[in-house]
Amino acid sequence: MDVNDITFSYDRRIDRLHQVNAQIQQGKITTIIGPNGCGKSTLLHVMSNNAVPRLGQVILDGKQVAQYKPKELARKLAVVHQQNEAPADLTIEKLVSFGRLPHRTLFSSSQEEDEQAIEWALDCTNLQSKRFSTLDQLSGGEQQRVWIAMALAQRTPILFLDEPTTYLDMYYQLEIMELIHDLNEQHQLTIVMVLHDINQAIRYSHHLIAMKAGSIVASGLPTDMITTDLIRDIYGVEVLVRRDLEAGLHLIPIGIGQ
Ligand SMILES: Nc1ncnc2c1ncn2[C@@H]1O[C@H](COP(=O)(O)OP(=O)(O)OP(=O)(O)O)[C@@H](O)[C@H]1O
Repeated sequence: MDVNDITFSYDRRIDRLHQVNAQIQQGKITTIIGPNGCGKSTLLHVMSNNAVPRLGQVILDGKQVAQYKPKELARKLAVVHQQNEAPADLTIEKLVSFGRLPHRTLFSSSQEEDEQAIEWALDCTNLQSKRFSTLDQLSGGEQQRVWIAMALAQRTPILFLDEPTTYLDMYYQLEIMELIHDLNEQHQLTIVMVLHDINQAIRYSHHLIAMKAGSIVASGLPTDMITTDLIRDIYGVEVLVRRDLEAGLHLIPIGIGQ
């Protein structure tokens, strides 16, 4: 996927993305980082054709995302949004089956393929034992896995995740990150996500995109890109950058800048 010179405004007055250029590498995990309000979710919206840019184009497999029919795009790219809502009385199996909607047409609906995709999504997310539960019977970590399962049932080669670990405790955060890692490594999914935890972004990403005030200020390999200067510039936070055998490259925040 190529993001070419994207400028975007919600209200035609203030641009929230300014000439953004990025390349999403197939089969890799790309993570967008940056402070609150810098445009990370907006960029995901534009990349998934949920929002139409004022200028520029997003190209997927040689075609502008804006030119795809909705179902056609939904067979290429699935999105797990930051906030999700669903009727509390639906079973997990039913919710996950909604991920199959883009594959259903008037003339062809392979029930076997649908069932296989739903089983695969439940297996990957370790939700088989919860398939007949309802959403309100699940913990926050399990609920997050349901949204990921719904997206996986779409059987797309590309998965977008907007802050997939928000509100989760340390255990469930790592569980989601390990799931994302496995989906990439075992099933070759191309992943684009937004994360606030820079140490998780460093550890689980092949490629980072750092944003500030609607622009990309740096991108590249985590080990090349993460410096005290970059973190001070985008977050206004002083950090120590450390590297050791067990933890690899990691940051220790020590205070906020003056
Ligand atoms: N629907 C909207 N209408 C108008 N302005 C919006 C809308 N959504 C976001 N914005 C504005 O666009 C800018 C970028 O918001 P965005 O949600 O993309 O930031 P973000 O980096 O994802 O933030 P966060 O880390 O807090 O989720 C912000 O100034 C925000 O107030």
